[in-house]
Amino acid sequence: MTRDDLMFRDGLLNGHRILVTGGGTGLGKVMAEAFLILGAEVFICGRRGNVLDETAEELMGQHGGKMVGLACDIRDADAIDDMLDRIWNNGGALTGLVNNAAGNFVSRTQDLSMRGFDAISNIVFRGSFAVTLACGKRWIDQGVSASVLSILATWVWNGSAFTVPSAMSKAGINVMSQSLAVEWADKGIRLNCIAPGTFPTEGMSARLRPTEGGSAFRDTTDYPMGRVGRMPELANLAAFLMSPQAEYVSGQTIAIDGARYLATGGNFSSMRSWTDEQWAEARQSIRATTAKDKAQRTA
Ligand SMILES: CCCCCCCCCCC/C=C/C(=O)SCCNC(=O)CCNC(=O)[C@H](O)C(C)(C)COP(=O)(O)OP(=O)(O)OC[C@H]1O[C@@H](n2cnc3c(N)ncnc32)[C@H](O)[C@@H]1OP(=O)(O)O
Ligand SMILES: NC(=O)C1=CN([C@@H]2O[C@H](COP(=O)(O)OP(=O)(O)OC[C@H]3O[C@@H](n4cnc5c(N)ncnc54)[C@H](OP(=O)(O)O)[C@@H]3O)[C@@H](O)[C@H]2O)C=CC1
Repeated sequence: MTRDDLMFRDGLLNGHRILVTGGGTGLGKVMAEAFLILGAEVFICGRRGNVLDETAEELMGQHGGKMVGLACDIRDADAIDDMLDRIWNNGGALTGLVNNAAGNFVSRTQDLSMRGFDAISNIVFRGSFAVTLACGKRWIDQGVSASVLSILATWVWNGSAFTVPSAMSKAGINVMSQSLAVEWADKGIRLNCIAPGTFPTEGMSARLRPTEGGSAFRDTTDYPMGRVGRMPELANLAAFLMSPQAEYVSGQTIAIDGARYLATGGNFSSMRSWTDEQWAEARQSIRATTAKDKAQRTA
């Protein structure tokens, strides 16, 4: 991304300190980059320390500023507290949190074990709540105003066959955001959400279109705008919602999907025609991706 991709003035986020969970890759990386360009001090967390370090180095090399990678598994409440202690003790309070980290894979629901359900819900539902709660307690104790942005999916409105644990978890975070927007409004804490449509990333394609490799999302005939999302489009919306100029916006979930979910449902219902063999192949491919990523985890 370049400076020209962003619609905002220089220094929009000067003085802000923002944590992006899952900020080492994909959408999290692009939002972290936008916040850095706009002057924020940015913290990114994930379980693969090497991925975080590479991202922070790459983006500071391109844009200057300060980005810090912190290895942390958001399924672990103690690890979250340790991470927040490190942030708070080195420069003060966060002023923003982006709940972006997620796990997901396509599966027929009858093929899931409870461990499979937990693998996703413990990241998306429990993990996002845990980080929000840990930050919220500190902000309220210290009288700090802050903004929380959660990255959902359009299926919070219409569900999604074959990604049921993700759909349930994202819907839960949607309701968390609406609820806390009211409960914490007088504390100066805002909560909003973005529901992106398709923004192709390695992490998503490998788990949601596992058998198509690089060709996933090349066919955009059923996309109303004839294309998928562009990363800077998401980054601009995130920067707007995180900026102090959006102070009166709270409790909202904004779709950015080129009107696709209104046209097609924006989910995986077309996989109803998959055969047992296709599901077996998908599962094998997803497991291989997870194994490769697991080998790099340091948290
Ligand atoms: C048709 C066109 C439609 C286009 C629509 C486009 C719209 C796009 C909208 C997208 C919205 C959301 C996207 C995303 O969230 S993308 C994010 C993807 N990124 C990641 O997932 C990164 C992190 N992922 C992971 O950490 C792992 O993938 C995982 C989530 C699996 C967690 O890893 P963990 O190490 O905890 O998991 P284990 O390997 O130990 O497994 C735990 C149990 O889960 C079971 N499992 C694993 N894979 C499968 C599978 N494919 N099917 C069924 N079950 C699975 C595994 O067997 C374990 O259970 P058991 O011990 O009981 O066997
Ligand atoms: N790409 C798309 O089209 C869409 C994406 N989304 C949402 O956007 C967000 C980003 O997805 P995307 O960029 O595509 O996928 P990625 O796989 O690139 O991003 C997921 C990130 O979350 C991190 N993460 C996963 N589990 C944990 C954990 N337990 N603790 C800390 N970090 C964790 C991963 O790092 P690590 O494995 O190192 O921990 C990774 O950096 C997700 O919330 C996703 O649901 C929503 C709609 C569409």
